[in-house]
Amino acid sequence: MTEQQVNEPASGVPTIYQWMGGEKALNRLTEVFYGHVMKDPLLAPVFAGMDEHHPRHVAMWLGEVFGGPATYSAERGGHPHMARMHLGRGITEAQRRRWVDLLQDTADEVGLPTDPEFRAVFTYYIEWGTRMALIYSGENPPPLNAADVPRWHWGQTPPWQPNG
Ligand code: HEM
Repeated sequence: MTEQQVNEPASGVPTIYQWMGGEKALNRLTEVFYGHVMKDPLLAPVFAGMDEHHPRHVAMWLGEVFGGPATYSAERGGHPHMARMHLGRGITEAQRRRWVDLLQDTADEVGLPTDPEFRAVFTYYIEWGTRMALIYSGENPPPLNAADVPRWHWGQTPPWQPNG
């Protein structure tokens, strides 16, 4: 499946993945982000046993969510594997919020686009995704195979492009 076949409306509007800089930008985002996570007093204990490839795996996941290639589904076991990785971790609301704040700060730091449309849709997914991670990490998680990898679209806020 090519990038073009995934999540790109016929109008030629770029995918969120393309707009944010694709694989290179996502890898940079997660590399820098987990560097901060490992130094954060609230989050470091949660990630103490983190796989060294974790940043790349999360970049892969985010790429698929934002309309890039479905590599996470093909190579990492898709939604069931991602959800399983959060089981039993008992993530607290304070930890979730810190994860969100650090990721948003890192988005600025690595220079992700700052246009309102992109940041709105980015924040929409991150807010939802972290709340889902918390639910999976708690008591009575939903079934692991209840959903596929979600696919995020621009929704109400497609990117503004001159002459678009
Ligand atoms: C949008 C929100 C989130 C996304 C997209 C996400 C994504 C992922 C993915 C894809 C994995 C599995 C990586 C693999 O294939 O091995 C994973 C594992 C993990 N996640 Fe999340 N996650 C989110 C939120 C959180 C939050 C809020 C926490 C805790 C505060 C958390 C803690 C962890 C931990 C500890 C692991 C296991 C890491 C390892 O040992 O390698 N996640 N996450």
